Amino acid sequence: METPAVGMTEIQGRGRAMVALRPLKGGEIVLRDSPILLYSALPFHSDNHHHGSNTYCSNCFTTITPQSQNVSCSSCGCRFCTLACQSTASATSHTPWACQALIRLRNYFSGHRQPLDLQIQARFLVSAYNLALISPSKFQTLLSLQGSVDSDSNSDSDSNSSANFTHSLISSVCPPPPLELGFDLELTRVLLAKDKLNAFGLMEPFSEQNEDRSVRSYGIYPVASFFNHDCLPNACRFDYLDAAKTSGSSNTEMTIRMIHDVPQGREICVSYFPVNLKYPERQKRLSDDYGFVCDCDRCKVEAGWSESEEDGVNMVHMDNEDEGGDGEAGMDEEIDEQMEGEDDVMMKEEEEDDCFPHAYFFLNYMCDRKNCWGTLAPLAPSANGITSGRMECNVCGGFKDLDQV
Ligand SMILES: C[S@@+](CC[C@H](N)C(=O)[O-])C[C@H]1O[C@@H](n2cnc3c(N)ncnc32)[C@H](O)[C@@H]1O
Repeated sequence: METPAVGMTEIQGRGRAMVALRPLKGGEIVLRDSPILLYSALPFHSDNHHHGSNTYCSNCFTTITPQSQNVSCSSCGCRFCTLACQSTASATSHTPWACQALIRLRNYFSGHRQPLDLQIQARFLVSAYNLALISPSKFQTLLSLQGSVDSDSNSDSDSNSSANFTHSLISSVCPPPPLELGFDLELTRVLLAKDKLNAFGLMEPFSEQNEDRSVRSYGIYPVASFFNHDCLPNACRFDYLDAAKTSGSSNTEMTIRMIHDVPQGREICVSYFPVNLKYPERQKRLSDDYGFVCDCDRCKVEAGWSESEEDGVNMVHMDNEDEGGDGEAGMDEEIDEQMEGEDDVMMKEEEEDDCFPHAYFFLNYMCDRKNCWGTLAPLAPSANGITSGRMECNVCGGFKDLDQV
């Protein structure tokens, strides 16, 4: 049997991490993971918020099209893509308690306007407490993910006050039935901390016209949650919520795919947000949302940059766009060898040219379609290791041949 591609380990200062258990090829799928819970990112009431006009299945979050079956819950009106999805939901994500909770929260929020993040927190808590009802073992998995509450610290008072608000709302409007682990403010705070560090945003369908694509749902993926962040990642995630459903595969499965080759033992990291963000914004998001200071190779280089240098690096990408992505393919082989080489080789390159890792990454792995900012990864190699030379974007879903990049 083939050695698994990745395994979990502990790395000092980074917690649990995923590392390559053997040399990995660009395009290799190193993980397929199914969510333990999914919840809608849409507000209970829709004015004042930018969201597309799409409707999504309340169970699997695929887009409901005019051709979809017209299936909705007779109590709350939630829509489903098929009768089969509704039937799955009634035993899992849409139990009678979850259905009643959503009705009561919708009534509450239509009379009391509250910010979107509080509405989404309430949706998450309904999903999480519903998970405790239907699958105590998956609920334990949720509790085993990173994220805790520091009871001595007052520094995160915003999180505390929103947890107090959503907990008392659920307690008064839709308390869950008795749970093995109980239902109290401490547990709510812990759950919200897990959600903050581990939820993946699953985006609305891509459109070049839409600069501000919103999240359609959030998902907790138990194994994908062990990937740490790097601002120049060597892997990226793909989701296919709108893919046609086939037997044996689920549209809610997430895959993590290698962007380029890496040697055995190397940590595999994804980026927690689009890679085009500038250094100050990346640092702020990582510190505010994930509680750490990033000192990856890219951040080390960019820490000393002036604003014009930051703008310059974005120009590398714009230049590529102007050229229609042509003309740089000759760099690939030479640089691939460098990327696979030892870290000290990389360091020498960086000393010679601070722009090296960025220029390389932006030219080869960033999608240049308008308003996309997705990451390109090669398609998975065939069983005998042959690569097709095609790259797929994890945001717009577009394809490019390597010699176009
Ligand atoms: C989704 S979890 C990743 C897995 C996590 N390390 C664990 O032990 O479960 C996100 C958390 O991992 C840690 N982390 C992720 N990337 C990191 C990095 N580049 N440096 C340090 N810590 C990181 C942070 O604590 C962050 O809040």
